[in-house]
Amino acid sequence: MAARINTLDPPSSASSESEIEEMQTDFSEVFPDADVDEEKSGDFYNTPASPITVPYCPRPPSTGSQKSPKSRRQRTTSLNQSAKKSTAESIIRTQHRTIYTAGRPPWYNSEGQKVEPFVIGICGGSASGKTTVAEKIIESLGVPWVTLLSMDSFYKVLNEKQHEIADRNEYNFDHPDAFDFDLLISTLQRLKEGRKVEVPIYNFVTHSRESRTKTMYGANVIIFEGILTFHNPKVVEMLDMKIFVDTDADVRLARRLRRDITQRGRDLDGVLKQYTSMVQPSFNHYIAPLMSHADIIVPRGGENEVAIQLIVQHVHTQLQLRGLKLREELAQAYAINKQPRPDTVKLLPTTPQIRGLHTFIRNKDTPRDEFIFYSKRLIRLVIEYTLSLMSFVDKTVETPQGVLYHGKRMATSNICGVSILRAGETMEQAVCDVCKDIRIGKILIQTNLQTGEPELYYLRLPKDIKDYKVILMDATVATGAAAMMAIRVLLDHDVLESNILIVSLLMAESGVQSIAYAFPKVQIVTTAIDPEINDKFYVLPGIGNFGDRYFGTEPSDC
Ligand SMILES: Nc1ncnc2c1ncn2[C@@H]1O[C@H](COP(=O)(O)OP(=O)(O)O)[C@@H](O)[C@H]1O
Ligand SMILES: Nc1ccn([C@@H]2O[C@H](COP(=O)(O)O)[C@@H](O)[C@H]2O)c(=O)n1
Repeated sequence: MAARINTLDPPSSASSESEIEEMQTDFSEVFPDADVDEEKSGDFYNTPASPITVPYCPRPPSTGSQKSPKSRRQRTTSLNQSAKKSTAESIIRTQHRTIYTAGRPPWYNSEGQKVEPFVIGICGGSASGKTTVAEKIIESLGVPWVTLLSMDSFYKVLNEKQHEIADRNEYNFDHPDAFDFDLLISTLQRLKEGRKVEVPIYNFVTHSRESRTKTMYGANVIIFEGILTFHNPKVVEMLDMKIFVDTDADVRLARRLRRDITQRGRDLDGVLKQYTSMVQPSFNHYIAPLMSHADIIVPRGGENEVAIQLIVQHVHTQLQLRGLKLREELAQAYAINKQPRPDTVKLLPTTPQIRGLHTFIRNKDTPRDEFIFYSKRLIRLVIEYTLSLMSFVDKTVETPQGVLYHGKRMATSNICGVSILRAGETMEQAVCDVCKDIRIGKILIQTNLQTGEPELYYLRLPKDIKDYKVILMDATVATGAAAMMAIRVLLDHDVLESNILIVSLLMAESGVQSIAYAFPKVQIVTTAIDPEINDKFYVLPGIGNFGDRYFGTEPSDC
Protein backbone atom coordinates (compact mmCIF):
# COMPACT_ATOMS: atom_id res chain seq x y z
CA MET A 1 0.00 0.00 0.00
CA ALA A 2 1.41 3.39 -0.93
CA ALA A 3 2.31 5.76 1.83
CA ARG A 4 0.04 8.68 2.13
CA ILE A 5 1.15 12.27 2.29
CA ASN A 6 -1.19 15.18 2.72
CA THR A 7 -0.62 18.85 2.44
CA LEU A 8 -0.95 20.96 5.53
CA ASP A 9 -2.26 24.42 5.96
CA PRO A 10 0.22 27.08 4.94
CA PRO A 11 2.28 28.31 7.85
CA SER A 12 0.64 30.83 10.11
CA SER A 13 0.78 34.55 9.47
CA ALA A 14 4.15 34.53 11.17
CA SER A 15 5.81 33.36 7.93
CA SER A 16 5.74 35.62 4.93
CA GLU A 17 5.27 34.33 1.37
CA SER A 18 8.92 34.96 0.53
CA GLU A 19 10.06 33.00 3.53
CA ILE A 20 7.89 30.12 2.43
CA GLU A 21 9.41 30.14 -1.05
CA GLU A 22 12.88 29.92 0.40
CA MET A 23 12.10 26.92 2.50
CA GLN A 24 12.90 23.38 1.56
CA THR A 25 10.15 20.89 1.22
CA ASP A 26 12.38 17.91 1.46
CA PHE A 27 9.81 15.28 2.17
CA SER A 28 8.42 15.36 -1.33
CA GLU A 29 11.90 14.33 -2.41
CA VAL A 30 12.26 11.80 0.32
CA PHE A 31 8.95 10.15 -0.38
CA PRO A 32 8.80 10.27 -4.15
CA ASP A 33 6.31 7.46 -4.48
CA ALA A 34 3.92 8.66 -1.87
CA ASP A 35 0.51 10.05 -2.64
CA VAL A 36 0.33 13.79 -2.37
CA ASP A 37 -3.02 15.36 -1.70
CA GLU A 38 -3.41 18.54 -3.65
CA GLU A 39 -6.15 19.73 -1.36
CA LYS A 40 -5.40 20.93 2.10
CA SER A 41 -6.25 18.30 4.63
CA GLY A 42 -8.76 19.27 7.25
CA ASP A 43 -7.69 18.86 10.82
CA PHE A 44 -4.30 17.34 10.22
CA TYR A 45 -3.58 16.77 13.87
CA ASN A 46 -6.30 14.18 13.92
CA THR A 47 -5.19 12.44 10.77
CA PRO A 48 -4.27 8.86 11.62
CA ALA A 49 -0.71 7.72 11.13
CA SER A 50 0.02 6.42 7.67
CA PRO A 51 1.20 2.93 6.87
CA ILE A 52 4.73 2.14 5.70
CA THR A 53 6.69 4.99 4.25
CA VAL A 54 9.49 3.98 1.99
CA PRO A 55 11.77 6.75 0.85
CA TYR A 56 13.73 5.49 -2.12
CA CYS A 57 14.91 6.38 -5.59
CA PRO A 58 12.25 5.50 -8.11
CA ARG A 59 13.29 3.57 -11.17
CA PRO A 60 14.08 5.70 -14.21
CA PRO A 61 10.99 6.57 -16.23
CA SER A 62 9.74 3.87 -18.52
CA THR A 63 10.62 4.60 -22.15
CA GLY A 64 9.47 3.36 -25.52
CA SER A 65 11.40 0.83 -27.63
CA GLN A 66 13.98 2.23 -30.05
CA LYS A 67 15.52 1.24 -33.33
CA SER A 68 19.07 2.08 -34.31
CA PRO A 69 22.05 3.06 -32.20
CA LYS A 70 22.81 5.84 -34.70
CA SER A 71 19.82 7.86 -33.67
CA ARG A 72 20.36 7.53 -29.91
CA ARG A 73 20.69 11.33 -29.47
CA GLN A 74 17.43 11.91 -31.37
CA ARG A 75 15.78 9.12 -29.53
CA THR A 76 16.79 10.53 -26.21
CA THR A 77 14.79 13.65 -27.09
CA SER A 78 11.54 11.75 -26.98
CA LEU A 79 12.73 9.63 -24.11
CA ASN A 80 13.74 12.76 -22.30
CA GLN A 81 10.31 14.16 -22.91
CA SER A 82 8.90 11.40 -20.82
CA ALA A 83 11.72 11.92 -18.35
CA LYS A 84 10.91 15.64 -18.40
CA LYS A 85 7.27 14.89 -17.77
CA SER A 86 8.26 12.91 -14.73
CA THR A 87 10.58 15.74 -13.64
CA ALA A 88 7.78 18.24 -14.11
CA GLU A 89 5.47 16.10 -12.03
CA SER A 90 8.01 15.90 -9.30
CA ILE A 91 8.54 19.67 -9.47
CA ILE A 92 4.83 20.16 -9.04
CA ARG A 93 5.05 17.95 -6.02
CA THR A 94 7.92 19.87 -4.53
CA GLN A 95 5.91 23.05 -4.89
CA HIS A 96 3.51 21.74 -2.30
CA ARG A 97 4.54 23.92 0.49
CA THR A 98 3.85 21.68 3.34
CA ILE A 99 3.91 17.93 3.32
CA TYR A 100 3.76 15.38 6.03
CA THR A 101 3.86 11.66 6.22
CA ALA A 102 4.07 8.62 8.46
CA GLY A 103 5.86 9.26 11.74
CA ARG A 104 9.50 8.49 12.21
CA PRO A 105 10.26 6.94 15.60
CA PRO A 106 13.39 8.08 17.48
CA TRP A 107 16.68 7.29 15.78
CA TYR A 108 18.83 8.19 18.79
CA ASN A 109 19.06 7.05 22.38
CA SER A 110 18.34 8.82 25.67
CA GLU A 111 21.80 10.35 25.54
CA GLY A 112 20.99 11.98 22.23
CA GLN A 113 23.42 9.71 20.41
CA LYS A 114 22.25 8.28 17.16
CA VAL A 115 21.48 4.61 16.94
CA GLU A 116 22.96 3.43 13.67
CA PRO A 117 20.57 2.15 11.06
CA PHE A 118 20.71 -1.46 9.95
CA VAL A 119 22.47 -1.46 6.58
CA ILE A 120 21.76 -4.23 4.07
CA GLY A 121 23.93 -4.60 0.99
CA ILE A 122 22.54 -6.41 -2.04
CA CYS A 123 24.99 -7.47 -4.73
CA GLY A 124 24.51 -9.49 -7.92
CA GLY A 125 24.72 -9.43 -11.68
CA SER A 126 22.79 -6.98 -13.80
CA ALA A 127 19.07 -7.86 -13.93
CA SER A 128 19.55 -10.61 -11.36
CA GLY A 129 16.66 -9.11 -9.38
CA LYS A 130 18.52 -6.99 -6.79
CA THR A 131 16.01 -4.15 -6.88
CA THR A 132 13.12 -6.59 -6.83
CA VAL A 133 14.56 -8.36 -3.77
CA ALA A 134 15.11 -4.98 -2.08
CA GLU A 135 11.53 -3.93 -2.78
CA LYS A 136 10.18 -7.21 -1.45
CA ILE A 137 12.22 -6.87 1.73
CA ILE A 138 10.92 -3.34 2.22
CA GLU A 139 7.35 -4.46 1.62
CA SER A 140 7.58 -7.34 4.08
CA LEU A 141 9.50 -5.42 6.73
CA GLY A 142 6.60 -3.06 7.34
CA VAL A 143 8.96 -0.64 9.03
CA PRO A 144 8.71 3.06 8.46
CA TRP A 145 11.85 4.80 7.35
CA VAL A 146 13.61 2.45 5.01
CA THR A 147 15.93 4.02 2.47
CA LEU A 148 16.87 2.32 -0.78
CA LEU A 149 20.09 3.55 -2.30
CA SER A 150 21.25 2.29 -5.67
CA MET A 151 24.82 2.07 -6.85
CA ASP A 152 23.61 3.34 -10.23
CA SER A 153 23.41 6.81 -8.69
CA PHE A 154 27.18 6.83 -8.46
CA TYR A 155 28.12 6.21 -12.09
CA LYS A 156 30.86 8.68 -13.01
CA VAL A 157 30.12 11.70 -15.18
CA LEU A 158 31.40 10.97 -18.70
CA ASN A 159 33.30 13.38 -20.93
CA GLU A 160 32.32 13.99 -24.56
CA LYS A 161 34.57 11.21 -25.91
CA GLN A 162 33.35 8.70 -23.35
CA HIS A 163 29.80 9.63 -24.26
CA GLU A 164 30.45 8.76 -27.90
CA ILE A 165 31.92 5.43 -26.82
CA ALA A 166 28.90 4.78 -24.59
CA ASP A 167 26.55 5.64 -27.46
CA ARG A 168 28.23 2.90 -29.50
CA ASN A 169 27.66 0.47 -26.58
CA GLU A 170 31.40 0.21 -26.11
CA TYR A 171 31.85 1.88 -22.71
CA ASN A 172 32.38 -0.60 -19.89
CA PHE A 173 29.80 0.32 -17.24
CA ASP A 174 30.45 -2.97 -15.47
CA HIS A 175 34.07 -2.18 -14.55
CA PRO A 176 34.73 -0.81 -11.03
CA ASP A 177 36.33 2.28 -12.61
CA ALA A 178 32.93 3.31 -13.94
CA PHE A 179 31.82 4.23 -10.41
CA ASP A 180 32.61 7.26 -8.26
CA PHE A 181 33.47 5.33 -5.10
CA ASP A 182 34.52 8.43 -3.18
CA LEU A 183 31.08 10.00 -3.51
CA LEU A 184 29.43 6.64 -2.90
CA ILE A 185 31.32 6.04 0.36
CA SER A 186 30.79 9.55 1.71
CA THR A 187 27.08 9.38 0.87
CA LEU A 188 26.60 6.00 2.51
CA GLN A 189 28.60 7.14 5.53
CA ARG A 190 26.45 10.24 5.98
CA LEU A 191 23.27 8.21 5.62
CA LYS A 192 24.56 5.76 8.18
CA GLU A 193 25.16 8.70 10.49
CA GLY A 194 21.55 9.73 9.95
CA ARG A 195 22.47 12.85 8.01
CA LYS A 196 20.76 14.36 5.04
CA VAL A 197 22.35 13.64 1.64
CA GLU A 198 21.84 14.76 -1.92
CA VAL A 199 21.98 11.67 -4.14
CA PRO A 200 22.59 12.00 -7.89
CA ILE A 201 19.81 10.75 -10.15
CA TYR A 202 21.21 8.64 -12.97
CA ASN A 203 19.73 8.54 -16.45
CA PHE A 204 20.54 5.30 -18.30
CA VAL A 205 19.27 6.73 -21.55
CA THR A 206 21.71 9.62 -21.66
CA HIS A 207 24.42 7.92 -19.56
CA SER A 208 24.50 10.97 -17.35
CA ARG A 209 23.42 12.43 -14.02
CA GLU A 210 20.36 14.60 -14.10
CA SER A 211 20.73 18.17 -12.95
CA ARG A 212 18.52 17.67 -9.92
CA THR A 213 19.39 15.39 -7.04
CA LYS A 214 17.32 13.38 -4.63
CA THR A 215 17.30 14.37 -0.98
CA MET A 216 17.54 11.42 1.37
CA TYR A 217 17.72 11.10 5.12
CA GLY A 218 19.11 8.47 7.37
CA ALA A 219 16.66 5.75 8.24
CA ASN A 220 16.07 2.80 10.50
CA VAL A 221 17.06 0.48 7.65
CA ILE A 222 19.19 1.36 4.64
CA ILE A 223 19.31 -0.98 1.65
CA PHE A 224 22.18 -0.43 -0.74
CA GLU A 225 22.03 -2.40 -3.99
CA GLY A 226 24.23 -2.65 -7.06
CA ILE A 227 26.38 -4.85 -9.22
CA LEU A 228 29.57 -4.12 -7.26
CA THR A 229 28.28 -3.38 -3.75
CA PHE A 230 30.86 -5.70 -2.20
CA HIS A 231 33.79 -4.49 -4.32
CA ASN A 232 35.14 -1.79 -2.04
CA PRO A 233 36.30 -2.93 1.43
CA LYS A 234 35.20 0.37 3.02
CA VAL A 235 31.67 -0.22 1.77
CA VAL A 236 31.70 -3.86 2.86
CA GLU A 237 32.65 -2.71 6.35
CA MET A 238 29.58 -0.48 6.52
CA LEU A 239 27.19 -3.33 5.75
CA ASP A 240 25.43 -5.20 8.57
CA MET A 241 24.04 -7.84 6.25
CA LYS A 242 25.33 -8.88 2.84
CA ILE A 243 23.03 -10.54 0.34
CA PHE A 244 24.07 -11.89 -3.05
CA VAL A 245 21.33 -12.44 -5.60
CA ASP A 246 22.31 -15.39 -7.74
CA THR A 247 20.26 -15.74 -10.90
CA ASP A 248 21.16 -17.81 -13.96
CA ALA A 249 23.01 -15.96 -16.68
CA ASP A 250 20.45 -16.78 -19.36
CA VAL A 251 17.62 -15.45 -17.18
CA ARG A 252 19.60 -12.28 -16.51
CA LEU A 253 20.26 -11.79 -20.22
CA ALA A 254 16.59 -12.31 -21.10
CA ARG A 255 15.48 -9.80 -18.44
CA ARG A 256 18.14 -7.34 -19.42
CA LEU A 257 17.16 -7.48 -23.09
CA ARG A 258 13.56 -6.72 -22.26
CA ARG A 259 14.38 -4.00 -19.73
CA ASP A 260 17.10 -2.22 -21.71
CA ILE A 261 14.97 -2.12 -24.84
CA THR A 262 11.78 -0.99 -23.13
CA GLN A 263 13.20 1.23 -20.42
CA ARG A 264 16.76 2.24 -21.17
CA GLY A 265 16.49 3.22 -24.84
CA ARG A 266 18.57 0.38 -26.29
CA ASP A 267 18.09 -1.95 -29.23
CA LEU A 268 18.61 -5.70 -29.54
CA ASP A 269 22.01 -5.55 -31.24
CA GLY A 270 23.29 -2.93 -28.83
CA VAL A 271 22.28 -4.89 -25.73
CA LEU A 272 23.82 -8.10 -27.07
CA LYS A 273 27.03 -6.34 -28.07
CA GLN A 274 27.42 -4.71 -24.64
CA TYR A 275 26.42 -7.88 -22.83
CA THR A 276 28.84 -10.24 -24.55
CA SER A 277 31.79 -7.86 -24.70
CA MET A 278 31.56 -6.25 -21.23
CA VAL A 279 28.64 -7.20 -18.99
CA GLN A 280 29.23 -10.96 -18.93
CA PRO A 281 33.07 -10.84 -18.77
CA SER A 282 32.91 -8.27 -15.96
CA PHE A 283 30.39 -10.42 -14.14
CA ASN A 284 32.75 -13.38 -14.28
CA HIS A 285 35.80 -11.33 -13.36
CA TYR A 286 34.51 -8.84 -10.76
CA ILE A 287 31.01 -9.66 -9.62
CA ALA A 288 30.76 -13.45 -9.23
CA PRO A 289 33.82 -13.60 -6.90
CA LEU A 290 32.06 -11.13 -4.56
CA MET A 291 29.68 -13.92 -3.63
CA SER A 292 32.29 -15.02 -1.10
CA HIS A 293 31.51 -11.90 0.99
CA ALA A 294 27.82 -12.72 1.23
CA ASP A 295 26.07 -13.76 4.43
CA ILE A 296 23.14 -15.00 2.42
CA ILE A 297 22.91 -16.09 -1.20
CA VAL A 298 19.46 -15.76 -2.71
CA PRO A 299 19.00 -18.00 -5.73
CA ARG A 300 16.40 -16.80 -8.28
CA GLY A 301 16.00 -13.35 -6.74
CA GLY A 302 12.60 -11.86 -5.96
CA GLU A 303 10.62 -15.05 -6.42
CA ASN A 304 12.52 -16.70 -3.54
CA GLU A 305 9.91 -15.98 -0.86
CA VAL A 306 11.54 -18.24 1.73
CA ALA A 307 14.85 -16.41 1.55
CA ILE A 308 13.14 -13.04 1.72
CA GLN A 309 11.12 -14.01 4.80
CA LEU A 310 14.28 -15.27 6.54
CA ILE A 311 16.03 -12.01 5.80
CA VAL A 312 13.05 -10.00 7.06
CA GLN A 313 12.93 -12.01 10.28
CA HIS A 314 16.59 -11.38 10.92
CA VAL A 315 16.24 -7.64 10.31
CA HIS A 316 13.25 -7.50 12.68
CA THR A 317 15.29 -9.20 15.40
CA GLN A 318 18.14 -6.76 14.88
CA LEU A 319 15.80 -3.78 15.01
CA GLN A 320 14.22 -5.07 18.20
CA LEU A 321 17.64 -5.40 19.78
CA ARG A 322 18.20 -1.74 18.98
CA GLY A 323 14.66 -0.88 20.05
CA LEU A 324 14.09 2.09 22.29
CA LYS A 325 11.76 3.05 25.07
CA LEU A 326 12.94 6.57 25.01
CA ARG A 327 10.39 8.51 27.08
CA GLU A 328 10.39 5.93 29.84
CA GLU A 329 14.19 5.82 29.81
CA LEU A 330 14.40 9.59 30.02
CA ALA A 331 12.02 9.76 32.96
CA GLN A 332 13.85 6.95 34.79
CA ALA A 333 17.32 8.30 34.08
CA TYR A 334 16.49 11.48 35.97
CA ALA A 335 14.94 9.65 38.93
CA ILE A 336 18.13 7.63 39.34
CA ASN A 337 20.63 10.25 38.44
CA LYS A 338 19.71 13.72 39.71
CA GLN A 339 22.45 16.15 38.92
CA PRO A 340 23.02 19.85 39.58
CA ARG A 341 21.36 22.10 37.03
CA PRO A 342 23.89 22.85 34.28
CA ASP A 343 24.72 26.44 33.44
CA THR A 344 23.34 26.11 29.91
CA VAL A 345 19.94 26.42 31.61
CA LYS A 346 18.77 30.04 31.58
CA LEU A 347 15.82 30.53 33.87
CA LEU A 348 14.10 33.90 33.79
CA PRO A 349 14.33 35.65 37.17
CA THR A 350 11.26 34.56 39.14
CA THR A 351 9.84 38.05 39.66
CA PRO A 352 6.34 38.64 41.05
CA GLN A 353 5.33 39.59 37.50
CA ILE A 354 6.42 36.19 36.16
CA ARG A 355 4.75 34.39 39.07
CA GLY A 356 1.61 36.44 38.48
CA LEU A 357 1.46 35.35 34.84
CA HIS A 358 2.06 31.74 35.86
CA THR A 359 -0.76 32.02 38.38
CA PHE A 360 -3.15 32.85 35.56
CA ILE A 361 -2.06 30.17 33.15
CA ARG A 362 -1.69 27.40 35.73
CA ASN A 363 -5.16 27.99 37.17
CA LYS A 364 -7.44 25.31 35.72
CA ASP A 365 -10.39 27.72 35.92
CA THR A 366 -8.80 30.43 33.80
CA PRO A 367 -11.03 30.92 30.75
CA ARG A 368 -9.47 30.33 27.36
CA ASP A 369 -9.30 33.97 26.29
CA GLU A 370 -7.43 34.88 29.44
CA PHE A 371 -5.21 31.83 29.11
CA ILE A 372 -4.21 33.00 25.64
CA PHE A 373 -3.72 36.59 26.77
CA TYR A 374 -1.42 35.77 29.70
CA SER A 375 0.41 33.05 27.80
CA LYS A 376 1.21 35.57 25.10
CA ARG A 377 2.63 37.97 27.65
CA LEU A 378 4.81 35.26 29.11
CA ILE A 379 5.89 34.12 25.67
CA ARG A 380 6.93 37.65 24.79
CA LEU A 381 9.03 37.86 27.95
CA VAL A 382 10.81 34.57 27.35
CA ILE A 383 11.54 35.46 23.73
CA GLU A 384 12.94 38.88 24.69
CA TYR A 385 15.03 37.14 27.35
CA THR A 386 16.30 34.68 24.73
CA LEU A 387 17.45 37.54 22.55
CA SER A 388 19.27 39.07 25.49
CA LEU A 389 21.40 35.89 25.55
CA MET A 390 22.72 36.52 22.04
CA SER A 391 26.13 38.10 21.48
CA PHE A 392 26.15 41.85 21.06
CA VAL A 393 28.80 44.15 19.61
CA ASP A 394 29.42 47.86 20.17
CA LYS A 395 27.59 50.22 17.89
CA THR A 396 27.76 53.99 17.97
CA VAL A 397 24.97 56.08 16.45
CA GLU A 398 24.28 59.76 16.21
CA THR A 399 21.10 60.98 17.89
CA PRO A 400 18.84 63.61 16.27
CA GLN A 401 20.59 66.13 18.58
CA GLY A 402 23.87 65.37 16.84
CA VAL A 403 25.31 63.64 19.88
CA LEU A 404 26.93 60.23 19.74
CA TYR A 405 25.29 57.33 21.53
CA HIS A 406 27.50 54.33 22.27
CA GLY A 407 25.15 51.42 22.06
CA LYS A 408 25.04 47.76 21.11
CA ARG A 409 23.89 45.72 18.16
CA MET A 410 23.27 42.02 17.93
CA ALA A 411 26.40 40.34 16.54
CA THR A 412 24.53 38.20 14.04
CA SER A 413 21.38 38.66 12.03
CA ASN A 414 21.43 34.98 11.08
CA ILE A 415 18.74 33.93 13.52
CA CYS A 416 15.77 31.80 12.66
CA GLY A 417 12.87 30.41 14.63
CA VAL A 418 11.71 26.79 14.48
CA SER A 419 8.51 25.81 16.23
CA ILE A 420 7.67 22.33 17.40
CA LEU A 421 4.07 21.92 16.32
CA ARG A 422 1.63 22.44 17.57
CA ALA A 423 2.18 24.20 20.92
CA GLY A 424 5.42 25.78 19.77
CA GLU A 425 3.54 27.55 17.00
CA THR A 426 1.97 29.79 19.65
CA MET A 427 5.41 31.33 20.17
CA GLU A 428 6.06 32.21 16.52
CA GLN A 429 4.30 35.54 16.58
CA ALA A 430 6.38 36.82 19.49
CA VAL A 431 9.63 35.84 17.77
CA CYS A 432 8.48 37.59 14.58
CA ASP A 433 7.52 40.68 16.58
CA VAL A 434 10.94 41.02 18.12
CA CYS A 435 13.18 39.81 15.25
CA LYS A 436 12.39 41.71 12.10
CA ASP A 437 12.04 39.50 8.97
CA ILE A 438 13.03 36.37 10.87
CA ARG A 439 12.57 33.11 8.98
CA ILE A 440 10.44 30.45 10.59
CA GLY A 441 10.64 26.68 10.27
CA LYS A 442 8.34 24.04 11.66
CA ILE A 443 8.72 20.52 12.94
CA LEU A 444 5.68 18.38 13.65
CA ILE A 445 6.26 15.79 16.35
CA GLN A 446 3.41 13.77 17.79
CA THR A 447 3.20 11.12 20.43
CA ASN A 448 2.36 7.65 19.24
CA LEU A 449 -0.42 6.69 21.64
CA GLN A 450 0.52 3.01 21.45
CA THR A 451 4.24 3.26 22.05
CA GLY A 452 4.20 6.55 23.95
CA GLU A 453 7.17 7.62 21.84
CA PRO A 454 7.50 10.86 19.92
CA GLU A 455 7.34 10.51 16.15
CA LEU A 456 8.51 12.94 13.52
CA TYR A 457 5.76 13.71 11.06
CA TYR A 458 6.94 16.64 9.10
CA LEU A 459 9.56 19.28 8.93
CA ARG A 460 10.13 22.37 6.97
CA LEU A 461 13.29 24.26 7.64
CA PRO A 462 14.72 27.44 6.18
CA LYS A 463 17.36 26.76 3.54
CA ASP A 464 20.93 26.91 4.81
CA ILE A 465 19.71 26.47 8.37
CA LYS A 466 23.20 25.23 9.20
CA ASP A 467 24.41 28.84 9.07
CA TYR A 468 21.83 30.05 11.59
CA LYS A 469 21.36 30.42 15.29
CA VAL A 470 18.10 28.60 15.89
CA ILE A 471 15.47 29.57 18.45
CA LEU A 472 13.63 26.28 18.87
CA MET A 473 10.22 26.82 20.44
CA ASP A 474 7.90 24.56 22.36
CA ALA A 475 5.43 25.76 24.99
CA THR A 476 6.27 23.04 27.51
CA VAL A 477 8.94 20.40 27.95
CA ALA A 478 8.20 17.34 30.10
CA THR A 479 10.52 14.36 29.52
CA GLY A 480 12.34 16.31 26.85
CA ALA A 481 11.71 13.56 24.28
CA ALA A 482 10.09 15.82 21.66
CA ALA A 483 12.61 18.62 22.20
CA MET A 484 15.44 16.11 21.83
CA MET A 485 13.95 14.84 18.59
CA ALA A 486 13.72 18.37 17.24
CA ILE A 487 17.30 19.11 18.31
CA ARG A 488 18.42 15.88 16.62
CA VAL A 489 16.67 17.00 13.41
CA LEU A 490 18.53 20.32 13.53
CA LEU A 491 21.86 18.59 14.15
CA ASP A 492 21.18 16.24 11.26
CA HIS A 493 20.77 19.37 9.15
CA ASP A 494 24.25 20.43 10.25
CA VAL A 495 23.15 23.16 12.67
CA LEU A 496 25.87 23.62 15.30
CA GLU A 497 24.82 22.40 18.73
CA SER A 498 26.07 25.66 20.24
CA ASN A 499 23.78 27.55 17.85
CA ILE A 500 20.59 26.01 19.24
CA LEU A 501 18.46 27.55 21.99
CA ILE A 502 15.43 25.58 23.13
CA VAL A 503 12.87 27.99 24.50
CA SER A 504 9.83 27.07 26.55
CA LEU A 505 7.35 28.56 28.99
CA LEU A 506 7.57 25.68 31.40
CA MET A 507 9.90 22.74 31.72
CA ALA A 508 10.12 19.76 34.03
CA GLU A 509 13.40 19.29 35.85
CA SER A 510 13.83 15.85 34.27
CA GLY A 511 13.38 17.26 30.75
CA VAL A 512 15.89 19.99 31.44
CA GLN A 513 18.40 17.43 32.70
CA SER A 514 17.87 15.06 29.78
CA ILE A 515 18.36 17.77 27.18
CA ALA A 516 21.30 19.30 28.99
CA TYR A 517 23.00 15.93 29.42
CA ALA A 518 22.41 14.81 25.83
CA PHE A 519 23.24 18.15 24.24
CA PRO A 520 25.58 20.04 26.59
CA LYS A 521 26.03 22.97 24.19
CA VAL A 522 22.34 23.67 23.64
CA GLN A 523 21.04 26.62 25.68
CA ILE A 524 17.81 25.95 27.52
CA VAL A 525 15.62 28.98 28.21
CA THR A 526 12.44 28.89 30.27
CA THR A 527 10.27 30.92 32.64
CA ALA A 528 9.80 28.12 35.20
CA ILE A 529 11.08 24.66 36.04
CA ASP A 530 8.70 22.29 37.82
CA PRO A 531 10.00 19.39 39.90
CA GLU A 532 8.07 16.41 38.58
CA ILE A 533 6.27 14.62 35.79
CA ASN A 534 3.45 12.12 36.25
CA ASP A 535 3.04 8.69 34.67
CA LYS A 536 1.37 10.28 31.65
CA PHE A 537 4.41 12.50 31.29
CA TYR A 538 2.62 15.71 32.31
CA VAL A 539 4.62 18.33 34.19
CA LEU A 540 3.63 18.75 37.88
CA PRO A 541 2.28 21.11 39.18
CA GLY A 542 2.21 22.11 35.50
CA ILE A 543 -0.17 23.87 33.15
CA GLY A 544 -2.13 20.91 31.81
CA ASN A 545 -2.05 20.37 28.05
CA PHE A 546 -0.96 23.77 26.76
CA GLY A 547 -2.02 23.08 23.18
CA ASP A 548 -5.52 21.95 24.15
CA ARG A 549 -6.02 24.95 26.44
CA TYR A 550 -4.66 27.46 23.92
CA PHE A 551 -6.41 26.09 20.85
CA GLY A 552 -9.55 25.06 22.73
CA THR A 553 -9.36 21.46 21.56
CA GLU A 554 -10.63 18.40 23.42
CA PRO A 555 -8.15 17.28 26.06
CA SER A 556 -5.79 14.70 24.59
CA ASP A 557 -4.54 11.75 26.54
CA CYS A 558 -0.82 12.41 26.37
N1 LIG B 1 11.33 -13.01 -10.64
C1 LIG B 1 11.19 -12.24 -11.72
N2 LIG B 1 10.42 -12.66 -12.73
C2 LIG B 1 10.27 -11.90 -13.83
N3 LIG B 1 10.87 -10.71 -14.03
C3 LIG B 1 11.65 -10.26 -13.06
C4 LIG B 1 11.85 -10.99 -11.84
N4 LIG B 1 12.70 -10.29 -11.07
C5 LIG B 1 13.00 -9.17 -11.75
N5 LIG B 1 12.38 -9.15 -12.95
C6 LIG B 1 12.49 -8.10 -13.97
O1 LIG B 1 13.83 -8.10 -14.43
C7 LIG B 1 14.32 -6.78 -14.58
C8 LIG B 1 15.51 -6.59 -13.68
O2 LIG B 1 15.10 -6.76 -12.33
P1 LIG B 1 15.72 -5.87 -11.20
O3 LIG B 1 15.12 -6.30 -9.92
O4 LIG B 1 15.62 -4.45 -11.58
O5 LIG B 1 17.23 -6.35 -11.28
P2 LIG B 1 18.56 -5.61 -10.89
O6 LIG B 1 18.23 -4.59 -9.86
O7 LIG B 1 19.39 -6.71 -10.36
O8 LIG B 1 19.08 -5.03 -12.15
C9 LIG B 1 13.17 -5.86 -14.23
O9 LIG B 1 12.57 -5.45 -15.43
C10 LIG B 1 12.25 -6.72 -13.39
O10 LIG B 1 10.92 -6.33 -13.55
N1 LIG C 1 24.85 4.31 -18.81
C1 LIG C 1 24.76 3.04 -18.41
C2 LIG C 1 25.07 2.67 -17.10
C3 LIG C 1 24.95 1.35 -16.73
N2 LIG C 1 24.54 0.43 -17.63
C4 LIG C 1 24.38 -0.98 -17.22
O1 LIG C 1 23.56 -1.06 -16.08
C5 LIG C 1 23.89 -2.22 -15.34
C6 LIG C 1 23.70 -1.96 -13.87
O2 LIG C 1 22.36 -1.72 -13.57
P1 LIG C 1 21.43 -2.92 -13.01
O3 LIG C 1 20.13 -2.21 -12.70
O4 LIG C 1 21.30 -3.90 -14.09
O5 LIG C 1 22.08 -3.46 -11.81
C7 LIG C 1 25.32 -2.55 -15.65
O6 LIG C 1 25.41 -3.91 -15.97
C8 LIG C 1 25.66 -1.67 -16.87
O7 LIG C 1 26.07 -2.44 -17.94
C9 LIG C 1 24.25 0.81 -18.90
O8 LIG C 1 23.87 -0.05 -19.72
N3 LIG C 1 24.35 2.10 -19.27
